[in-house]
Amino acid sequence: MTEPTSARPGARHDIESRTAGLPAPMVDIAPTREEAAERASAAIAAAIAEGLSARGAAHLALTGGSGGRAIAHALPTALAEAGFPPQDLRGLHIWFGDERFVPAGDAERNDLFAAPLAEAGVPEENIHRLAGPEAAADVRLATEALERDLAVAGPVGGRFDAIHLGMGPDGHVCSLFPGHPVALTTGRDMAAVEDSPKPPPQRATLTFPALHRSRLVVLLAFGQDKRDAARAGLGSPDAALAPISCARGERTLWFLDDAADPRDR
Ligand SMILES: O=C1O[C@H](COP(=O)(O)O)[C@@H](O)[C@H](O)[C@H]1O
Repeated sequence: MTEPTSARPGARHDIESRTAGLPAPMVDIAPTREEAAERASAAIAAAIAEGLSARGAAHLALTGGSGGRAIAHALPTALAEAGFPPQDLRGLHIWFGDERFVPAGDAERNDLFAAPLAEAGVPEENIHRLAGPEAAADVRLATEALERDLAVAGPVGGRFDAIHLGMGPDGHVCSLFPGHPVALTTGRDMAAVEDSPKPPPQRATLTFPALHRSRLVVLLAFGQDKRDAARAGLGSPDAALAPISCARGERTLWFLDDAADPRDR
């Protein structure tokens, strides 16, 4: 059993300086949320195509919330438009940037958003799900099991082809919440959250080191209530106050609708 997570001294500085060494997000503002989701899906589909052709497999992490729902609808179309017949999607692996520790099939689970990809041809065994309370004794053990799966079946070198992110109005990404010690986890790619400020309280999340290694990070966010968080996300990296500001990969693309545009007007 691992000890409760508390931030290692210097972890915040390490996360922030690593972030500062990565390119800043490129921001694309679309007139509508549907258009933003289509553009984000096209970028994810291109990253999957690159992974499949260059490495024979592609690893995508999905998100939950409004962005996760929008991508679930738009991505199968983007993959079809990119010319993938269903058999080509046998090399696509689906992970989750965060997941809620609730029973399989619960409406709160983020993995429900993988269903359209399974229908499009991704094999069920390639969908890497967090065990729920009906199958794992607690969220820590469930997270550790999924972390082992990630180490064995995940991308080489821990480099996802694409991680799709949403963003809360408080600036959280995955289940990395402002002011929460789990957000400052280093030295591992996943961490358990036992007291999330947003329900449900128990979750598993990717960590900043996993995000930083990703070949592509794609953020999709909509609505006026995301505008302040978007502004903070484009400021100096601050892992404690604005986790979104440290959510960068080798390349980071933001797709916002007009209402979430943080620029002064
Ligand atoms: O709790 C979560 O929230 C964020 C953002 O959700 P939204 O509904 O405000 O768009 C989401 O990205 C994350 O995966 C989820 O678990």
